[in-house]
Amino acid sequence: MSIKLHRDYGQECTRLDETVSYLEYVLHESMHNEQAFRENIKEAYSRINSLDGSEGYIALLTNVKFFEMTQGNIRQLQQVRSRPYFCRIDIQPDDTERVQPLYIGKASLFRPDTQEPVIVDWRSPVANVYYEGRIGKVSYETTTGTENANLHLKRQYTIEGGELLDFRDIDITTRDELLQESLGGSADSRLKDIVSTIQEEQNRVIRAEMYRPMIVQGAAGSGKTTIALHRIAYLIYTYGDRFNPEQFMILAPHQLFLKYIADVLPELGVEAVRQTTYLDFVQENIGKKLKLVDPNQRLFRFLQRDEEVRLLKFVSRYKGSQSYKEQIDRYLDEVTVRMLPQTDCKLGKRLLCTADEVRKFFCEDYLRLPIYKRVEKVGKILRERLKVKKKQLLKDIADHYDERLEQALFLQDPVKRKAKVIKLMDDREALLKSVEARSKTLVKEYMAQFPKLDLIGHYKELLADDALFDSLMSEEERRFFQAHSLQLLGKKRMELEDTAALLYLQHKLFGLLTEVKVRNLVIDEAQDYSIFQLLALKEVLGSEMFTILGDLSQGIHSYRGVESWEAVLEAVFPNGNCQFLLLEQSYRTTVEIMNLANRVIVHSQTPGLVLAKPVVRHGEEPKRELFGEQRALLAQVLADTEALKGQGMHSVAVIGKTMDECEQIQMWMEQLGTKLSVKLLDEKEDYSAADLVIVPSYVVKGLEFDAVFIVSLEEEYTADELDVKLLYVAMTRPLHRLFVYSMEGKTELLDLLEA
Ligand SMILES: Nc1ncnc2c1ncn2[C@@H]1O[C@H](COP(=O)(O)OP(=O)(O)OP(=O)(O)O)[C@@H](O)[C@H]1O
Repeated sequence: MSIKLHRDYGQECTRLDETVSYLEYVLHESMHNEQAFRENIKEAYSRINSLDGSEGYIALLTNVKFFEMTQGNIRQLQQVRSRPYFCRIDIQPDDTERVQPLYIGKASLFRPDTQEPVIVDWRSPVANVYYEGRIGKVSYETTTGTENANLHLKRQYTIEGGELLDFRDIDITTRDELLQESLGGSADSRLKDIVSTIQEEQNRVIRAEMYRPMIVQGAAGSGKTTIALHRIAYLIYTYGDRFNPEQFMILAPHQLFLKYIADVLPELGVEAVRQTTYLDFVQENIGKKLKLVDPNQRLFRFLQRDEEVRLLKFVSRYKGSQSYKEQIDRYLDEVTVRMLPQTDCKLGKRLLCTADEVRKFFCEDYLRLPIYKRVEKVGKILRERLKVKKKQLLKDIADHYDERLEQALFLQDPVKRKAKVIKLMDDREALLKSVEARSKTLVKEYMAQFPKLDLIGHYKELLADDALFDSLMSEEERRFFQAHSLQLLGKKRMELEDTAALLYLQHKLFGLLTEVKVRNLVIDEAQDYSIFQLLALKEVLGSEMFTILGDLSQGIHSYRGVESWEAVLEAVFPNGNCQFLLLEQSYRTTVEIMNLANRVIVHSQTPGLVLAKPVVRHGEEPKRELFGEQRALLAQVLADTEALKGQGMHSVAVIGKTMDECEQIQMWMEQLGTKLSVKLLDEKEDYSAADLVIVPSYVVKGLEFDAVFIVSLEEEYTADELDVKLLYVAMTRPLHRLFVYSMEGKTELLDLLEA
């Protein structure tokens, strides 16, 4: 039935028209106000210049604040003007007869005259009913308690360019057409928001209580990244009176990924939230003293099975462990003890501070400060005390000599008297001078007994301390661990595995280099984090407000990352208040592609593996083909890509196992010639500008494309654990089409699927 025949069509069109024109009116007014605030700022600025001091300054600040707020409102209204809302709920609170239709969108809009909501923000408490409520009795939480109501209608709209194209009523039995429509669309080079189709299990993650930490194990394509961003938007909206956006941070694996997600938060009306990588966060806070060993090169070294690889893997795992943190704590205790002086600090015979008092400063009063900040504190206290003591001492000396001079004046013999007076005056002068001179060096000399090393010096000292590690590993392992780590430091290099220790040491010894305001942390792709990385973050942020999202099946760095979520719960959140949620439903890809990917991942050793369940969306079977010549394989990829582009597939990727393989693919494409723009991606790139991207398997996690070619020229995916995971990650990237093109003889893992 055409929607135009629906009995509510006319009414819905009128409501939309009214909303759009009211929105345009508010937008127009806001622009007018923006201009007025701009003028006021200019005016206030000139008043500051004309020396009308504080009044002008206050006016300037107030106007800047209003100007920024208005700009924010304008941006939000502009974003929603073509699609002001996406659904409606008709709700009747238990204590009234009135059924109120509420239109839910990505911004909120009120009529101040009638106090009627024109658009209700998707993050507001009542909007929860849209995501979770069934027609009939519902309840939702507000700041004042639980509200009970009757839900009469849930209606979804398709609106484009301010025009109503379609609407449908939904309840539990209706298939969610809007979701199907949204999933059937094409992948952009940027992640998008999903406010209109957030699913119930996802909504629970987004709206989970802020103060409790949360771990989410989510299958590939279950929406973890998307949810992470929506959760931040929700928290900022809900707790905006207590927290500002600078107190939120999202950690993602690399720059390419950050560019991929960059637009979502602004689209959701959220700005100023820090989006960074763990490495950048660490380097910003310890300085860029050391160069990073490329973790991806290491990854492929680990495919070999020699004794060195066993030891390297051991080192990686150990450096991410809680045990390593505990040994560092022991080392820090030793450093503290070494700092404690054995002698008192005295100016002459006068005591400035006893050794015991310094011990108390160190081990009690200023215990919460980093060790070197405690040293600074002691220095400051001594300097302050010295000032007072010196003044007193100088006065006592002066008084003492004045008295003796007075007595000398009574001597009968003028010659003796003169000699005595001169001697006393000289003595006084000399003593005063020596007190002055001693005061200049006293604190400096006393403080010199505190050992001083820089961060790297301490790290080297720690690593060289056999006694710390003796009982925890075999002698062979300890020797390798120490030699390997110290050798790297000697070349001014570190591994990613060292960053937790360095961040932690910096925090405990010196304090971080920047003031970290972040209290609320969202970590995406968290399966690649070690326990120690998480513990270090918890320590430096001084907060447990963590949302940790990851998928163990995609743990390609499992030699250094999370082994099991239970281990994280136990080590990082031992007080048992951390929530654990599972997202099994996968939204990205078709049933056919997901089924094939699931047949791959069952060959992994992932603990407690939970297979992804695809939403019911069918597509073509993944295409497998073997080739005798590399040239023919890539000619086929190019021909298929052109055909796919013709079918409206915007983003197409060729995934090679390693960077070498990708470079070879690129070389062949250049030789073959194509009118498509082709781009080879590494972790720092941005892929928005190319028709076809070539990307290594270990970089591709988190991203998605309309169609994906998994190509094996020289590098095959074997049945090894790492390869299983790399292939699984690659296979779960496409939305619609998957092609697996291999050279003959390069199909070990895929052959297993046939068996
Ligand atoms: N509720 C939803 N409505 C519409 N689209 C959704 C929904 N949930 C997820 N998606 C889509 O599914 C795709 C996968 O989402 P996302 O990348 O956030 O998943 P992920 O769990 O982080 O995946 P992976 O671990 O495989 O990288 C995206 O295109 C996202 O827009």
